Amino acid sequence: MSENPDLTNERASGTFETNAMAAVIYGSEKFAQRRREITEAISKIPEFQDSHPLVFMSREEKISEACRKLAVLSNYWNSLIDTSDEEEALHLYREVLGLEGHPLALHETMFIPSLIAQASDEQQEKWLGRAQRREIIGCYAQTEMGHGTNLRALETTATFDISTREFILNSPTITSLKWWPGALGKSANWSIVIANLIIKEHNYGPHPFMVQLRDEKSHEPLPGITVGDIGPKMAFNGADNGFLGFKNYRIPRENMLMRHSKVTSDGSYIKPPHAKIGYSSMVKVRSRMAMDQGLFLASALVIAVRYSAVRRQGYLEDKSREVKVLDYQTQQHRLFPSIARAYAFIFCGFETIRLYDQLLIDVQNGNTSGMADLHALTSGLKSVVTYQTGEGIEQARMACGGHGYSMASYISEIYGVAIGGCTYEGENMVMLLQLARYLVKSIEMIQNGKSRELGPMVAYLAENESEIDLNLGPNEYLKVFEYAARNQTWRATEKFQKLRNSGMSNEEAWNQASVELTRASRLHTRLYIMSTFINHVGSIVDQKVKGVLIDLLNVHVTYEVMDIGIYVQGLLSSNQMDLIRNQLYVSLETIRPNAVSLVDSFQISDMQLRSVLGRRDGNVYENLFKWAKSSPLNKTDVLPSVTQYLKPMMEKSKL
Ligand SMILES: CCCCC/C=C\C/C=C\C/C=C\C/C=C\C/C=C\CCCCC(=O)SCCNC(=O)CCNC(=O)[C@H](O)C(C)(C)COP(=O)(O)OP(=O)(O)OC[C@H]1O[C@@H](n2cnc3c(N)ncnc32)[C@H](O)[C@@H]1OP(=O)(O)O
Ligand SMILES: Cc1cc2nc3c(=O)[nH]c(=O)nc-3n(C[C@H](O)[C@H](O)[C@H](O)COP(=O)(O)OP(=O)(O)OC[C@H]3O[C@@H](n4cnc5c(N)ncnc54)[C@H](O)[C@@H]3O)c2cc1C
Repeated sequence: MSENPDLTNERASGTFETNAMAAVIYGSEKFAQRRREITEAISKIPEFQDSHPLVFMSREEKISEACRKLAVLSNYWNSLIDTSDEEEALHLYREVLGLEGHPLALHETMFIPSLIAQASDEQQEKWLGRAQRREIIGCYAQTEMGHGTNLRALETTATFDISTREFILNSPTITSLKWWPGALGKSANWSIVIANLIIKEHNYGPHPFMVQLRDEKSHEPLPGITVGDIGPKMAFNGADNGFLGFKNYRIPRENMLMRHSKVTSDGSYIKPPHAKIGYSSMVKVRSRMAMDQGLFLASALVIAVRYSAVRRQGYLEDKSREVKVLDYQTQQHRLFPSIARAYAFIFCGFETIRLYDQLLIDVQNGNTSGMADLHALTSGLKSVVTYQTGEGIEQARMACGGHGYSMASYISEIYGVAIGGCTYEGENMVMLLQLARYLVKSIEMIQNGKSRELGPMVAYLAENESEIDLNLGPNEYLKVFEYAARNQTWRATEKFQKLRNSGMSNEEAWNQASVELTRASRLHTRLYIMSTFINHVGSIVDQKVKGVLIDLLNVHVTYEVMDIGIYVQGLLSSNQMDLIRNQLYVSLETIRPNAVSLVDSFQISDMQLRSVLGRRDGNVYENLFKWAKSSPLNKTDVLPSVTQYLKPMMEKSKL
């Protein structure tokens, strides 16, 4: 069937090449091209297609379908991608497995990265190759039923037995059961387990251990191990998140990951170069989350924008034909700022991935000085992008009206997966408060006359801007944001200090200032996102692409400043706010002809999108009917439930 003419016209009105934009989104022409080649190659392999729509499958069927595809994937892995390239691998996974989770997700995202960052050279020699060849499947078991956030309260113990040179793992209480780890339930046969290291009755706190869970031949749990699936979740139902308990389960001393902390055979403990070095796998995932969440948001927007260009409802001036709902200002206001955010998140993602890779090298060379900065940055970024992505996806769903609520749109699945990110890798409020610690310390440095020692990301806290030139360009908007973040950070810090100075304990003062502190963290992070977006656009060479991205940047800066209006009341007059509001409306109109091309540029395939509404060809209605007809409920005209219950009820009522 040919393309819906409404989408053809939209594509014709675009002022730039989508391939050129994809090269900017994905960091290089080479990688954008590789993505297309991988997608093309996969589309020719019938075994990679869903056996039937995932949304009609039970959880067991979803997991089985994911495993089937993983097995097929293992036959093609080396021929489809450069296996040393993480981004190619992730693209392949996204295309084939989609976003509902699968039994190798944690193996790739945390198990292997933990071995790389935490295992000694000898340990890597022993396990890394096996893991990379997928001879073993691993997971990352840290969270327990009773504690996820407060790692220092984890209860699982690894007690060193000097006589046998082994660690004895135990789960002393019901709340100490590991709870949540992806792939633990049924698939993984090994795990990185985070347990309290105990030597001669001294608790050295949580450390990582490499633990075999299941027999490599029979896949049965090993004696001393209780393991299983935790049941269905809001999303991620293609993954078997699990529980795990230990009863006097022994592992050799060499199974504690000893790149940084060490236990010698006589039971001596050697400290790591930085107390939080064991948290690096979490920082790794957090540093990827801006990119991953940007792509979740992008997926929902591809669906909503394409659908809005084929959905016609109501009239504007021309009463002879209903308008595309994308022409309504309210629809544009709902969707276009999110397009800008998706671009901004992806640009930030590239930056934090690069920073993590650099930090990994530095730490391997003994330099841990960058850890605090990256921890603070990724803690804030993870929290802001997951929250705003959730908001943006939900708006995209509503923008699709009734059909958005159907699983045919697939938006609810994207939403469920994306907002998991508000919780995993550190609950958002908790992570905002981690960044707040860093911001408060920065203010204290200024108060102590050490402004010159501030890092570049917080130097603005020491500046003093009270007037803004309203010939507003992106850099002036940045100044407005700096003003808001600086004011809020000072206010929150001063509140905390005042409470503390009044005699309150440090902890209680912190608690009572914490809402204000999280607000400071959000503003600081949004400032970082905006400045990364501005810098990125500044570096683009292709003039057509740059022009459109400047238009998109204008949507971003005006929308963001309107959104934080309450924090800039002391800086901007109501006239100035009106001016900005009008600039936002103008920028929505400016971006309108490029809306479809901007979302097409994400180059997310139909196979990955799984959305009837978001199809590239725009043939929504005929496929919606086809999709509904494929519902298992439509296999027969009369359901047994009707014959068994409703018919007798109706007959009885007739009497
Ligand atoms: C084939 C190739 C494929 C390749 C694929 C590779 C990679 C892909 C990667 C990612 C893909 C991403 C997404 C994919 C999509 C879906 C994935 C599906 C599921 C996701 C899995 C989720 C897994 C998990 O959730 S694992 C569990 C995570 N748990 C947490 O995050 C717990 C949160 N809690 C904490 O982190 C800590 O408890 C804490 C809140 C930080 C507090 O710690 P504590 O020790 O109590 O410290 P305290 O608050 O007292 O602070 C003291 C001091 O330390 C500083 N600090 C803390 N942490 C760090 C750190 N990490 N680094 C540096 N410094 C740190 C803190 O700031 C304090 O400093 P100061 O005293 O103020 O100066
Ligand atoms: C989809 C998914 C996949 C996961 N995968 C894994 C995995 O593979 N491996 C693994 O180990 N874990 C995994 N987890 C667990 C996850 O990391 C934790 O659930 C997460 O870190 C939050 O911890 P919690 O559940 O203890 O939340 P809680 O800390 O109990 O949060 C409850 C509430 O308390 C608040 N709160 C807690 N502490 C503070 C504080 N100090 N200050 C202010 N407020 C506070 C929080 O903000 C929140 O509102 C996964 C979770 C999900 C949802």
